[in-house]
Amino acid sequence: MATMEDHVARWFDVQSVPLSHTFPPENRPGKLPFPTCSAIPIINLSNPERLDTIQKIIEAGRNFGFFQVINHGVSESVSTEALNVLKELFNMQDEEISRDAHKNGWAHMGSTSYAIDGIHLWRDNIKHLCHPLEKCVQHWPQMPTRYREVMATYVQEMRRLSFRILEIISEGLGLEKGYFEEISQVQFLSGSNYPACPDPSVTLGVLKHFDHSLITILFQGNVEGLQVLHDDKWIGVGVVPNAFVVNIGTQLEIMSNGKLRSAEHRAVTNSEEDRLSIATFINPSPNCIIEPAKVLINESNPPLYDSFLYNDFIVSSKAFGPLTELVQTKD
Ligand SMILES: O=C(O)CCC(=O)C(=O)O
Ligand SMILES: [Fe+2]
Repeated sequence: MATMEDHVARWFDVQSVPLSHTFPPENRPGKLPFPTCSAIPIINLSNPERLDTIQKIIEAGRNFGFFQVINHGVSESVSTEALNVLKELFNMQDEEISRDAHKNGWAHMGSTSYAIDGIHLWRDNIKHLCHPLEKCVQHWPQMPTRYREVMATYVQEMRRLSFRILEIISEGLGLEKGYFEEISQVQFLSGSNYPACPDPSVTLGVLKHFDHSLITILFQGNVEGLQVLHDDKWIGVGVVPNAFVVNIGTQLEIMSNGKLRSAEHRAVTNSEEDRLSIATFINPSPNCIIEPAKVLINESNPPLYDSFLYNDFIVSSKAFGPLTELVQTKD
């Protein structure tokens, strides 16, 4: 058991939000809490009516860019253990984490990385590649000792679930079986810890952004904080026990020729409790040409997007900023 003497102050052990974490008014989330939205669809993946599931997922992708899945076949212990081991990791000292990150080549962003003009996000974050697992796992955190084993199980389950959902989407769009699988050989993980914050109205856990993936699956435990921009309003994604939040990435929006939409989202903090989340992204391979699927294009449905090489987009748009090499091109 840790005693008071063991306690070393961390960047978030403060009574008020320091200027270094106070966003300018235009970036602040403003008055909280936000209404959580019961409109974001909750989809039962064990529904025996497959056509019904397909229709609901396509509709959710078109209207919100977000949905939640339940009865997905991933055992609750897999995701809660993953959150637990992430919590253990972030309970370690910053220097210990950074040393390991530096040695093994994963990214650790804590109170030292800027979100905008010298202002920090209210979070600690880890990022690493996940596929192919045998090549990646040796670069993952060494501590906590069970991190590799627990996360390996988690990311494999997420990969399986991602492709299950992508298969449903591909069927719904009328694409050939396996359309997405062969072009999306990149998977990476982003784990975040958003400590309880003395004033959530001036901070953000994550700035508003699109995911430049095909699909993202997020586990947010039982603490809310994710918000989605819908009809120009921020809405909170409510906690549904043992559910995963799924969102359509910009690359899937393009491949679907706009039949599915990617939505901007962000994470806010709260003053009561720490929030942890794990996002896993399925990305196109860097050498993949991104364009609307040919079968969706005809005279009455012209392509709404130009084609491009995924890697060119990532490099020119700085989609992953300084992490580009880590999350996209290293194997
Ligand atoms: O933690 C969250 O709720 C959101 C994280 C997120 O959007 C991301 O990592 O891309
Ligand atoms: Fe995101």
